[in-house]
Amino acid sequence: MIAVTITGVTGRMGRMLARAVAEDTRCELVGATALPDDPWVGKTLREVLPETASDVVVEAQAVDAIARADAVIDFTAPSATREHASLCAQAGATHVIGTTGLEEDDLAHLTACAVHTTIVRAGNFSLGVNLLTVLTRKVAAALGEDFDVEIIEMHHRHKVDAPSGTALMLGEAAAEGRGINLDEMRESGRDGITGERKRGAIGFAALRGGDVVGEHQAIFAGTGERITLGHIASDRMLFARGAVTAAVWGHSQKSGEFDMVDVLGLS
Ligand SMILES: NC(=O)C1=CN([C@@H]2O[C@H](COP(=O)(O)OP(=O)(O)OC[C@H]3O[C@@H](n4cnc5c(N)ncnc54)[C@H](OP(=O)(O)O)[C@@H]3O)[C@@H](O)[C@H]2O)C=CC1
Ligand SMILES: O=C(O)C1=N[C@H](C(=O)O)C[C@H](O)C1
Repeated sequence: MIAVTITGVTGRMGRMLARAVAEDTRCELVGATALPDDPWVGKTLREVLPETASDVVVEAQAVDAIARADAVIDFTAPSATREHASLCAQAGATHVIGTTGLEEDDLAHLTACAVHTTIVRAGNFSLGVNLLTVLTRKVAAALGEDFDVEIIEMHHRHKVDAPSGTALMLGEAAAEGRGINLDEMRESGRDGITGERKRGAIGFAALRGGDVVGEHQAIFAGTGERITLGHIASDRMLFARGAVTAAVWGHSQKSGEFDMVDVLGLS
């Protein structure tokens, strides 16, 4: 059984993760963190999330909560994830990262931390989306530039980053399939007189509204025909259970950076 700490336990995903760890016999919850001014700090999880039946006390000191963990599951925000990565590297704890919106320098920091510990990072921890990335890579490789690739995503009104981590995973998969660099061919947020579409571009469109958990499509638009690969998530527990599986898997690996395709053995 592995000891797990959840950072950002008060968040939409943090609450799901507390439930997912509590219901999984492969792990034991040993820590849960929140920001210092959060009303949950100092309370037991049992008080705020009765279904967890956990006497873990929510704390503001991530350093302590991470020091007693074999694995840390972190769905927070980029600046917090950077700090948690340093603490996981110091403690030798496996770091499972679901946080999206990470920039180049954040990713470089994670790579440096992964010299000391195991990092499993994914923009989406569901089986369906990770399978979709494998399919997207294959379809992009088979079709070539005569088919325009557009990635569409829709999420709830509270989401703060765009394109979503999943959309970027799909875009990367399409770019890999074509043997091109996504950063050089990416087109996001078209508006106004944009000019004609650049041949070979990979486009992104982000919709926000309501309580949508997460919907993605990879569209291959050719002349006279169009292929659409898609995924709809309707329950956040999907991501939470996937992240718990990643923590258990990551704990048995050597240091380095991995993703959910590695965990699921889909590569
Ligand atoms: N990879 C995947 O499968 C999935 C990834 N995500 C990603 O996970 C992230 C979180 O999403 P979601 O749960 O919806 O967002 P929320 O805003 O609901 O949750 C984030 C939580 O982290 C807390 N937090 C921020 N900084 C710290 C810190 N330093 N220490 C402790 N807690 C902190 C926030 O506190 P406060 O509210 O007080 O600021 C908040 O409670 C996003 O990046 C999202 O895109 C989401 C779903 C699936
Ligand atoms: O913020 C969310 O909610 C989600 N974020 C992830 C992303 O950015 O792709 C995964 C999921 O779609 C939900």
